[in-house]
Amino acid sequence: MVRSVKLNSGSSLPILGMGTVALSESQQQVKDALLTAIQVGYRHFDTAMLYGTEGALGDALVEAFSTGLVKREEIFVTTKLWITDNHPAAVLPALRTSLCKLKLDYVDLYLIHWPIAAKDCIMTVPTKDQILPHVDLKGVWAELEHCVEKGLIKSIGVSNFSSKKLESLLSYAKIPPAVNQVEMHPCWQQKQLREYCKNKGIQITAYSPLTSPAPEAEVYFNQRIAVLKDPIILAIAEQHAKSPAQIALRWIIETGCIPVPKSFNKSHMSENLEIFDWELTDEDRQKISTIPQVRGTCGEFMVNEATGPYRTLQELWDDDGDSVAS
Ligand SMILES: NC(=O)C1=CN([C@@H]2O[C@H](COP(=O)(O)OP(=O)(O)OC[C@H]3O[C@@H](n4cnc5c(N)ncnc54)[C@H](OP(=O)(O)O)[C@@H]3O)[C@@H](O)[C@H]2O)C=CC1
Ligand SMILES: O=C[C@H](O)[C@@H](O)[C@@H](O)[C@H](O)C(=O)O
Repeated sequence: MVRSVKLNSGSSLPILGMGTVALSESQQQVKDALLTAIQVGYRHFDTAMLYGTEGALGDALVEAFSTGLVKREEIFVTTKLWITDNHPAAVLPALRTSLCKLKLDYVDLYLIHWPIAAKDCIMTVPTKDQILPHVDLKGVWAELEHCVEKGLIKSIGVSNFSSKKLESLLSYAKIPPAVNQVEMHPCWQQKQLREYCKNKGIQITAYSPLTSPAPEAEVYFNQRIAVLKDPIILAIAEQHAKSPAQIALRWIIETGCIPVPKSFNKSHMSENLEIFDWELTDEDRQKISTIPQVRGTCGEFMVNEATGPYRTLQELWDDDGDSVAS
């Protein structure tokens, strides 16, 4: 059983989750894989309207509940408000659509996917002309708080937010964000943001924890970054007789962050779960701290040089991180 941490909302979040970005798998394959994930022990699932996997996750959950494999209260489901719905009036309808696909009465965690609003890019990243110059995060957050009061969401949070954007959110939030989901792995360690979130009681969940190695992921992830091929990670893996994926995931857990690796392959799923009964050494951690830092999700899709709201990558990320984006 994967241990959980208590969020500032009072909910318990298992410290390893399952990602659900499906780059080549059919809905049936996703459903079957997610059912297998529940069977091998996953209890925390990360989806989003953008991924098109809420329906398959819902189907897997219906089957898992009806066969008695797990109960609703044993499962933690995260989904995300896409940028086309990042307006106060669109929050409740978007949440209801996600709940309908998930076949759930409530989600455990609902995240603002990106700190931008856009039009016409329902299931894709935006083109420059689709990015709207303003985003009403204050109004959106108030709507999310109403959805918590209505019992439709247990915890609310954000994704791809810098410490500066979190600081602004905290200035008006009645319910503070429980989670900030960001890219995080040994090649992009997020030291500054981790420190900030720890001080504010915000849990970081780590996306693309294996640096998204599938070639099809090149549409959103810089394929020159490869934690599974990093010489320092490979050497540590050999010393511990573990896989490079296990070293990367173990390192994330030891920082207090929660990785959500995606795998629809049963042996990878099990391998990724076997990270709880051994530790890295101080020497391993020191070596990992020397790995060159490069962002994989650059965020260039979310920047509009002419209109904003972020005219540069620096305005999007506010200089959080350990190196320049590449
Ligand atoms: N909030 C946001 O903006 C974002 C959130 N996310 C979330 O984070 C999740 C994880 O990130 P993602 O980008 O999918 O990439 P990951 O870093 O999780 O990598 C997934 C890839 O790694 C492979 N893999 C998994 N386990 C192993 C292993 N033990 N050994 C070798 N290969 C392995 C998988 O293949 P296989 O299936 O064959 O095992 C898959 O191709 C997403 O699915 C999504 O839920 C991701 C990006 C952005
Ligand atoms: O930078 C843009 C990326 O494509 C982005 O839209 C995705 O990485 C998305 O956030 C996700 O959750 O998978």
